Amino acid sequence: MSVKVAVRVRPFNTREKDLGAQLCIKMDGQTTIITDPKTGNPRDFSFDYSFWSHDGFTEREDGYLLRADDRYADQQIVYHELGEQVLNNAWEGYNCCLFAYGQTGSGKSYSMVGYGANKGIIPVSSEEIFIRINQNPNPNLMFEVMVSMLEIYNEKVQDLLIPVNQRPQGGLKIRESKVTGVFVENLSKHPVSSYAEIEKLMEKGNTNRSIGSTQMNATSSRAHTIFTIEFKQILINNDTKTGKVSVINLVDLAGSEKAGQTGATGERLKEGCAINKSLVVLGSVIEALAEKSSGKDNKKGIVIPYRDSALTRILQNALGGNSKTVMVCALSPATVNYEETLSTLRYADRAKKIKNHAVVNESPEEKIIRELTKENEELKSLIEEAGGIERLRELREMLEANEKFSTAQSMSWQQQREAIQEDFEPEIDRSGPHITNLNEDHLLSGKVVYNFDNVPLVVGRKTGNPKPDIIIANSSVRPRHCTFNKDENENITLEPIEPSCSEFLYVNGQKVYEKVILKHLDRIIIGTNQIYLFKRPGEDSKYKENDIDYEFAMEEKNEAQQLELEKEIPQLPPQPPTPILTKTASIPHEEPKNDIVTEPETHPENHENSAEPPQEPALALEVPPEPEPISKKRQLHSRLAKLFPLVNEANLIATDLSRHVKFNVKIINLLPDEVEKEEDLEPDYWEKELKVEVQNQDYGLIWLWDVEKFEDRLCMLREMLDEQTDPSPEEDPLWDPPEENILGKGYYSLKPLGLLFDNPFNILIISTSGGDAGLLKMNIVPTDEDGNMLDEGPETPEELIGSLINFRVEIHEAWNIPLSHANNVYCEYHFPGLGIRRTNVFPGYSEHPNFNYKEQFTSVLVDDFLCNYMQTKKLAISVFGTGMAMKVETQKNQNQKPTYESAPAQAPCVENVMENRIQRAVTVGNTSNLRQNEGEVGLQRTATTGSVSSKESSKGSGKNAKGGKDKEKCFIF
Ligand SMILES: Nc1ncnc2c1ncn2[C@@H]1O[C@H](COP(=O)(O)OP(=O)(O)OP(=O)(O)O)[C@@H](O)[C@H]1O
Repeated sequence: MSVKVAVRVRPFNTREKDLGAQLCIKMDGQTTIITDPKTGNPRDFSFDYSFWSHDGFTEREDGYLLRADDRYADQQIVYHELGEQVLNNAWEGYNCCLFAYGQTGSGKSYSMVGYGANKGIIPVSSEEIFIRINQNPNPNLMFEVMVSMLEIYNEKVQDLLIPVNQRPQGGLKIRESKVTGVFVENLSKHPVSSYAEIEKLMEKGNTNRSIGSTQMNATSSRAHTIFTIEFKQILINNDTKTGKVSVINLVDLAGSEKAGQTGATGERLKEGCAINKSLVVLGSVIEALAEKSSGKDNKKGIVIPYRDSALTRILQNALGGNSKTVMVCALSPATVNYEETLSTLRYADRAKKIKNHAVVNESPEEKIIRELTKENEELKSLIEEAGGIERLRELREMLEANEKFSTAQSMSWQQQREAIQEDFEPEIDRSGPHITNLNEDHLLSGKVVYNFDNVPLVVGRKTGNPKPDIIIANSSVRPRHCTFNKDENENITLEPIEPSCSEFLYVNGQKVYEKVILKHLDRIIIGTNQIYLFKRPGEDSKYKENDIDYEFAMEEKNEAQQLELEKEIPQLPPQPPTPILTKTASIPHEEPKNDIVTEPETHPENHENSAEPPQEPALALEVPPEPEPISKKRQLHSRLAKLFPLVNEANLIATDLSRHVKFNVKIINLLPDEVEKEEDLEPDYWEKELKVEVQNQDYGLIWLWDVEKFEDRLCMLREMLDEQTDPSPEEDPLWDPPEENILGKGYYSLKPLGLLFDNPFNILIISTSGGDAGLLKMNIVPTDEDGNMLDEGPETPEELIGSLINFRVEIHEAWNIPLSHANNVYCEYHFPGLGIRRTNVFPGYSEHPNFNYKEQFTSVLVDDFLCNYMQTKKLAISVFGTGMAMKVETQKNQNQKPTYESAPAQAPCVENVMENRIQRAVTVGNTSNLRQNEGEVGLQRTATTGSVSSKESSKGSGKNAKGGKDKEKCFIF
C-alpha cells in the first residue's frame, strides 16, 4: 500500500496579518492549488486528504477552534481521518508511522501535538488507546503500552525522557541486528497504564528538550522528535500466549526550510548545517523510493540511502518497509512563503508514490528472544575468529547491545515498570516573580522557570568562575554575563556584569547598559537567542501574555536595533545631489561612523566610451531620478539589524576557538545588467546586497560570503564550540575551496554599432563595491557576410530597421584584474536575441588574462527593439574569476604561512599592484577610466608574497572554476 499523504493549511498568523499577507493556497476536494504570486500561474496537486484550516472557524470559550463552515477541518476532523486510522492499524498489529513535514511555523506541532484545547493527533490517539483498552470486554486479552521519546539533533540521538545532564556526549548509538532490525541502544522505554502517564512523560520530554536547547548554541527548531508507542496485545489461551505488537512512530520533523534542496551532496552538505542533513537525506530516500515504486528501477536496482542519516536509519521501516505510514504536510497560506510551500507540496507529491509492505506482527516475543539468543551465539563465535581490533570492537559492542535488548525484551511489562523510577522534577513555585523561557518552538515555551527565592542569580556559561547559577551554553553569552537581583523595594533587577555583555543583553528590545528594574511581561534576551519572559503575578501590563512569543520578542529587538542603527550609520543610500550632472565628479559622502558597515566609498567618474558623442549640456540639469523607495532602505536596515549580532557572535566564537579570522558586514552593489542613463552607473542607485566579509588575519586575505552561507557557517561554528572537537577540513566551516565570483561588470556602448562603426575601447570593469576591477579591451566590428570590416554606415540607426547586419564581437584582454581572484578568468555577455555568450577561460592566475575571443554574428535582424537598444543601452560584460587557492599541509600547521600553488609570477604586495596599475594605466592611454580606489575584493589586503605557477595552478583550477571539489587546494584560516 502507498504512503498516505495529507496536506493542511493554517490560518494567517498575526505577523502575516499585520503585513497584509495574501493567500496563495486553494483547496477543492482532494486537490490543493497553489498560485505563484509573481506570475499568477496556478499548480494543482492531488493528495489523499486536503485539510482546509485557514478560515471558516469560530473560537469556543475554552479556545477550541470550531468549524463554522463545511470546509473547515478542525482538530477533531483531522484526528478522525488520520489518527483513528493509525489506531485501527495498530489494533490489527501493523506498525504505523505518522510524519509531520513543513517549514518552521507552518503548523506541524499544531497537528501533531496541538495547543491548549486544540489537542493534536498524539494526545488524542494516546487517550483513545486507553479508552479502547478500558472498553475491552475480553478478560483473556491483555494490553501493554510502552512509550519512548527521542530527539535527533545534528545527527545525534538523545533520549528525551532522561535528565539532560545524563545525556551521553556523542548521543545514543543506532544499532542494527538481523533479528530486531534497527534500534536505538539504551533508549529508555516507559511502561504506562493511563493517558495521564503518557501526558506527564510528554511534558517531561518537552521540558528536557527545552532545557537541552539552553545547553546548546544552535536552535531547537532544527531537531526532529520521535514519540514512539509500543502497543502489545496478548491473548492468553489456557497456557499459551499469542498476540500482536505494533510500533507507532509519531514524528514531528524539524522545519523544512532549505531542505527542498534535496539531493545536495558533498560540498553542499558541508554548508548543510542549517539545511539539516537528516531532512536532506529523508528527501533523497523519498525520491529513491518514489522512483522505485514507479517502476523506474533499472536492473541494477536503486539504492535507498537509509544509512546516510540518523532519521532515515531509525525510520527505515516507516519508509518503504513494514509500516502503514501517513505524512501530514503543513502549509503556510501566505504568498511570502510561496517558494517553501511549493517545495513542501512537491515533497508531499513524491512521498505519495512510496509503496510500503506492512505485515501483521504476530506473537513475535518468544520467537525474537529465541532468534536473538541464536544471533548472539553467532556473534560470540565471530568474536573468537575476528581479526583486527576495529572489527572486534564492533562485534563486541553489537553483542552487548543485543544482550541488553534481549534482557529488556524478556522482562515483563510489570517488571519493567518496577525497574524504572520515574523521576519528575518538582514543580517550581510560580506564585511570586519569576522568569520563564520563550522558545521558537511554541511547545517548548514556558518549560524552563527560575524564581527569585535565592538572589542574586548569575547567568553565564559553565566556564564561569565562580560558576553561574543559570547556565546558558550560548557563544554570545560571557562566562559571567548578567545578574538578577532584588532591590530594597523587592523589585527584581537585571544588570550586565561587564560592559561587553550589554551587546548581548536586551530588555524589551533595548540593550541593557546598567541596572534595570523588571516589570511584568518584560522580554529579556540573553545572548543571541535565549529569551525569557519576566512575570510578576498580580502586576498589570499593557501587554497580554498570549500575544508575546519568541517571534514577538525577536522582532521587537530587531526593530529597536534597526532604529539605533539608523541613528549611527549614514543614510543608505545617500540622497543624490540636485541637480545631478551627467558627467559628474564623485559625490562626496561621509565615512561610515560604524567601522563595520563598509559603504562604497567612490563613484564611477566616467564610464563614457571615447566614441560617444559629447553629452548635450541640456542633460546636465536633468531632474534626478526618484531616490530609492524608503521601504527598500528600511528593508536593508532591518536585515542589517539582524545580521550585526550574528556577525558579532561569529567573531566571539572565532576568538573562543582561537581562529584568526574576523567577520564584517559589507554592503555591496548588484551591478545592473542594463545601463541606459549615466545615473544607472551611480552606485547610489544600484540595488544593494548584504555580504559578510571574512578576513583572515594572518595573511590579510578576504572572502565575501553570501548571508545564507554565513548563517550556515555560523551554525557550524556554534556546533564546533558545543562539541569542542577539531573538525576535519571537510567539516571545518572556515576551510574553503576557491570559489568563482563575479569580479565586476563593464559596459560597452552600442551606439557606434547602430551606425555600423567599430569602436575599439578599453572599458572599465566596475567591481561590486563600486570601485574598479581592471580594464577590458574590446571591440564590436560591423562586417560584411565574409567578416570584412565595413567602410561606411547609415546616417541614422533607424535606417537599419528591417535589415540584416553582421558584426564580430572581440574581447581581447583584461588588465589589473584583482590578483586574489584572478584565477581562471572569463567574460560573459548577453546580446539581445543572441543568448548568453562566453569567452574561453584564461587558465591559471593572471592579472592580465588574454581571451583572444572573436565571435562572428551574421544576419542579425535589426528590428525596432534592437535599434532602440543600441541607441539607449550599453552591453554589460561580466567578468568572473576564481579566488586564491592555497595548500595547507595539516590543520595543526595552520599557524605556518601557507604555500601557494606555484606560479611564475610574483604574487605582488599591494604597493606593487597600485604602482603597476598607474604605470599601465598611462600606457593604456585612457587614464580617465582608471579609478584608484578600494574597488576589488580583497586586493589591497593581499599583502602576501609567494610564487604561483600558472601551469601548475591551471591543472587543478579547471575543477575549482566550477565550484571546487579540489580539497587539496583550499585555504584554512
Ligand atoms: N490549523 C491551525 N489552526 C490554527 N492555528 C494554527 C494551525 N496550525 C498552526 N497554527 C498556529 O500557527 C503557529 C505555528 O504552528 P506550529 O507551532 O504548529 O508550527 P510548526 O510547524 O510546528 O513550527 P516549528 O517547526 O517551529 O515547531 C502556532 O501558533 C499555531 O497555534
